[in-house]
Amino acid sequence: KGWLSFSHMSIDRTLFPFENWLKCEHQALKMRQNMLDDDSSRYPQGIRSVRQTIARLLSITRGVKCFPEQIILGSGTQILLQILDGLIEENKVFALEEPGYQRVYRLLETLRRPVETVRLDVKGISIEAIRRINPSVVYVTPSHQFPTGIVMPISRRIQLLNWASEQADRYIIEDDYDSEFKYQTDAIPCLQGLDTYKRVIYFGTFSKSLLPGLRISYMILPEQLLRIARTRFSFLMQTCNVLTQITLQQFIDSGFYHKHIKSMRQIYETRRTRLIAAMRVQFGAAIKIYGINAGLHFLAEFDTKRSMDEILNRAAQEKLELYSLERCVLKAHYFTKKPTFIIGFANLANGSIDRAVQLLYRAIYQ
Ligand SMILES: Cc1ncc(COP(=O)(O)O)c(/C=N/[C@@H](CCC(=O)O)COc2ccccc2)c1O
Repeated sequence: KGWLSFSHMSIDRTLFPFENWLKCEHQALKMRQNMLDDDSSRYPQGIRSVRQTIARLLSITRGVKCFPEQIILGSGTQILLQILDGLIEENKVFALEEPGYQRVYRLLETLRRPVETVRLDVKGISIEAIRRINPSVVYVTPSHQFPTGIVMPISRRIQLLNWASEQADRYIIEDDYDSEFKYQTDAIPCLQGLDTYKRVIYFGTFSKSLLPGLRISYMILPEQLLRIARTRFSFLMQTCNVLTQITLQQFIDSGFYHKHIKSMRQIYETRRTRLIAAMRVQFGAAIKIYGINAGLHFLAEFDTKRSMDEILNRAAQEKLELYSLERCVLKAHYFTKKPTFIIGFANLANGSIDRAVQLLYRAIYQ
């Protein structure tokens, strides 16, 4: 039997409309193959019509307010973060949420960027802690805090924007990753759309909504940073390949994107509800679940004598892919009192939910 997966890093590829994607790729190749005879130096920020489509999509789905000129495409969030790092003076301190996204933390360290981590409270990143640390740039995931799942309420968003407005060199990096899938709570407008001081740098990606392998991500710069980018990085070439760009545009403009997100939302909502019910039945009072309002994963904390490592080893023996919260501990010695795991359900078909929960029970209690 194959592995079952609670991974938050994979999606159920069987649900992707490859037929429609292929149609769009075919169209793109037929109608716009002249675009392919260029090494992307002509559109360093990405093809203009593609950025127009993305700007329109984001204004409808996320309340983003931007011109296509402010968008820079990149093959992954990390390459875009490297470019952004090059726009900010080197002595400026960046602050990340703790627990948080270790791939960004480690990238910034490699870039010799001074990085601090900031604790969370029930509403997300702590403003009091930000003021104590006094960084210039704060990296937040307000839609569905990674990995705790906290949805930052509007009050905290306003506080954060006010903090940024107090000084000229302050910025907020809003990583709106995982924003497509909301349950129960209605979508809260993103920081970028609420920002009247041009302090928010918006990051987004198609890794979760479409396929991680496409490697199409984007960042939206406020004008003052865009000007610096255009001079300092005028030599850089676009890193997303042209065929993927024009296929994506076709996929969005023909309505397939909207249709896909709608159907994935229903499928993921069903899986999430069934998984949570199955876990409550299996684990009862021994389990504490949080961060279920959005995204494709939640956290589960267990009352058990068994150690985290012992559980992870047993899960691997049971062929159950499982990740612990420890992978998101950046700097602080963030001791979760009890073993806590990131429970992803995007790659867990309905039929295997009960078995996956059973294997998890064995790994923790048998
Ligand atoms: C906070 C955050 N922001 C952005 C991204 C996306 O990066 P991009 O693909 O380069 O644009 C990730 C991906 N995080 C990845 C790893 C998390 C981890 O290491 O624990 C998980 O990514 C996926 C999850 C499900 C389906 C597809 C992808 C991010 O965790």
